[in-house]
Amino acid sequence: MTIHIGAAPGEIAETVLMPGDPLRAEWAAQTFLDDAKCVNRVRGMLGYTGTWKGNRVTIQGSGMGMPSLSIYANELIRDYGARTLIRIGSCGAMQHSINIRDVVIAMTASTLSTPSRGIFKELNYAPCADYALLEAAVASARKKDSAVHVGGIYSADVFYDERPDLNEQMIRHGILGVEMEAAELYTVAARHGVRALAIMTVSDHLLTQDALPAEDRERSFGDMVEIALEAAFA
Ligand SMILES: O=P(O)(O)O[C@H]1O[C@H](CO)[C@@H](O)[C@H]1O
Ligand SMILES: O=c1cc[nH]c(=O)[nH]1
Repeated sequence: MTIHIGAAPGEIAETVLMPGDPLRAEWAAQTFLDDAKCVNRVRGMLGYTGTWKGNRVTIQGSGMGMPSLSIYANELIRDYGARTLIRIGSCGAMQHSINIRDVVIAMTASTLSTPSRGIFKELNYAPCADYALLEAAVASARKKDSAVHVGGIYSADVFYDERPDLNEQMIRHGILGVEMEAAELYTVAARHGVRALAIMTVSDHLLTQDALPAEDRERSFGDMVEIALEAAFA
């Protein structure tokens, strides 16, 4: 047990999928894993461990925002020995070429700051994906019906944005979408020498204002989960 994860030693797999939403963790575990067992309920941040095609997998909610994700990523890696962490999230699209329900795979994640910012001081560290995971995820995504986009994303600290000028600069510089966790996931994973990737399904569009309801964000992002599982065990 850790402060935030109630799983016993050995109950967390080396491969962990991390949605922000704990109910998406429950849905994905029940839909894609065999013999899924709930291994964490602390703070309602549900985590499940089961198998996918014979491979052990944990699906653990990260909560919203980088401070929350950072707690779970640190404890999963340092206390439970997780070696591959794949975010299965939602994001807002920032380009007209991207549509609702498309899949975005983050090669890099730009930020204003992350919980790791203090380490780097004046340095602007560039959080990036594990290349082998990225390559495997792209290969998997190309075989599916969902359109896939690969490139830079923006990991924001706020959902309700009081600085629209920042979004304008992100859009102008080709950033595909905005979410709130990937940059810290990539940074913590790099620090501990483990693999990380962030895959997001587009839930809303900053340019058209289209948006999916909460239930769809919880339960309808199956292609993304399959892409994550196939990439983890490629
Ligand atoms: O759907 P999840 O994975 O939580 O991801 C996105 O949704 C939340 C905001 O609504 C943030 O966590 C953001 O990153
Ligand atoms: O963080 C997020 C997630 C989805 N859509 C947004 O605009 N921001």
